[in-house]
Amino acid sequence: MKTAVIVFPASNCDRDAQVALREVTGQEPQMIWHAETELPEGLDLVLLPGGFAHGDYLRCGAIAARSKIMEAVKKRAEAGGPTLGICNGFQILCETGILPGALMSNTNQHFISREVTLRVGNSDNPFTRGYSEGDFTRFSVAHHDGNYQASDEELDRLEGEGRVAFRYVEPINGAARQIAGIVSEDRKTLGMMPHPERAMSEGAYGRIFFERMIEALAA
Ligand SMILES: NC(=O)CC[C@H](N)C(=O)O
Repeated sequence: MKTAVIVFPASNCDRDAQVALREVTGQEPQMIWHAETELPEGLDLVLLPGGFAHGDYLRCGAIAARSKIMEAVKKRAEAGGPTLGICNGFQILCETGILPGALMSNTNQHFISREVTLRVGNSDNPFTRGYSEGDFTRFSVAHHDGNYQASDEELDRLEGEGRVAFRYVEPINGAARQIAGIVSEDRKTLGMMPHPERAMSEGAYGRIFFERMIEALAA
């Protein structure tokens, strides 16, 4: 299993993602600096980690979305290459247009850092295939801009096409329809605000997510 983590200036969950992928795949992920122009051939997963890329200036993920490596990430994602964006990575995926919608400021205008309970919306994708729809899990969130918004038409489409991967069980940040994670139209890209890579001890919810995702991607 060949994986890569993209590193931006002020990414801060890149090491956690690296350790998570190393532990579940048994192979060293490649760490790729944002100024690179090409991705290695044959990657099974590209992970955009959490953090504050470029200091969250303009909007979270807006500058990172215009970095050189994102052209290659977008091309690969649009060709169906599995891609996972966590937190700031989700914001970058939306800013790049790989996923629809936008992550706005939390409605309470505070940084929210705590564990939340989530419900698996759909499992018709490699990221949540190991779950049944409606399953509960718990991950940490740590964000100021986790309030997912899209037009009513887009939200209806996401729900109608079974592309909501995770929902918060209670409102935490104002996200429309309590959406915490969505997949792309081809279901090969997942963007999610919660951080599974922060809970990787044996049997922890985050480790279960990574193990199931890698198993589905390897199948
Ligand atoms: N943990 C993160 O990735 C933070 C994301 C983003 N910078 C925010 O505060 O919303």
